[in-house]
Amino acid sequence: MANRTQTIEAESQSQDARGEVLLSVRDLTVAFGDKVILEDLDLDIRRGEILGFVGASGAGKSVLLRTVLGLIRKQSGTIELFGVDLEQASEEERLRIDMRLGMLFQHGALFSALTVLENVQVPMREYLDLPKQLMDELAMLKIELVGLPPDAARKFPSELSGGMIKRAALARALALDPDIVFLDEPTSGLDPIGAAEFDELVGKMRDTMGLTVYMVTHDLDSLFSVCDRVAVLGNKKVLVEGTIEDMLKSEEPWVRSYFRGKRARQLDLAARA
Ligand SMILES: Nc1ncnc2c1ncn2[C@@H]1O[C@H](COP(=O)(O)OP(=O)(O)OP(=O)(O)O)[C@@H](O)[C@H]1O
Repeated sequence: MANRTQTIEAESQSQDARGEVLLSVRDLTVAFGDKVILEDLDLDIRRGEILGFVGASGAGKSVLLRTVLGLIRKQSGTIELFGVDLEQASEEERLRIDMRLGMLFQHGALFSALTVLENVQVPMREYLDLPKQLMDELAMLKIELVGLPPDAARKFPSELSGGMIKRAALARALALDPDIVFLDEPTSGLDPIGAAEFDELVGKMRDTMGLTVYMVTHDLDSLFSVCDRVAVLGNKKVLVEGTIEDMLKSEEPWVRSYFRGKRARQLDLAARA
């Protein structure tokens, strides 16, 4: 009976945890000179969800991502990560927050002069002071976690396929066991099978590790197969957000043509089959 009660409590706690807002953006405005890119933008990400972020080319998806990561200065508004307003955070708080974020940049962006193992260890060297053997063991665990064979650890990026580079970059993003990973077009450049396998891997990490994922993507397959929620950027703000079903019902013109074009209809039919 005690076990049953504990299970119920654990379940309800995990449901609460799943609803917790990890990233909250309010009234965000970003401009370069007099060119306003984002204006009064609001966005939330909750623990354990995969949020797909889409929008026309040049709409500002990368600018938003880089602003959230503190790489671009905002004009106004607030960005809270794990309940801490980044503007108010002390240096120490900021460091602790940074350690809870993982990032996979567009095109993988591994260091070409470093092996996969050394690439995965870059965040560990930056933030932690660990003995070499422990770092090697931890990096090997991450390499295994993303489905790379152990011998990939000693290889250089130039010796890997596109899909393996993405996995290695994901292993590096996961090096410090982050709460949120930010993926910028993770499946671009992959063939459909490689892209589907990558999506499956990310979905598995959400399900097994409770990973929260912010994924900028143009890939309709990813949006249909793995994203729990979709946010659409347009007119300098989040135009529409919701499930893929909500996107399919939306009458907003860009959303309509993106999600109800011929390719999207085929994917929708396949998903329902
Ligand atoms: N450092 C910068 N200085 C000036 N303008 C910039 C800078 N970075 C981005 N921009 C401008 O901001 C706008 C949004 O760019 P961004 O790269 O965020 O678009 P995006 O939605 O990610 O596009 P894509 O889907 O093509 O990657 C563009 O007009 C771009 O020229």
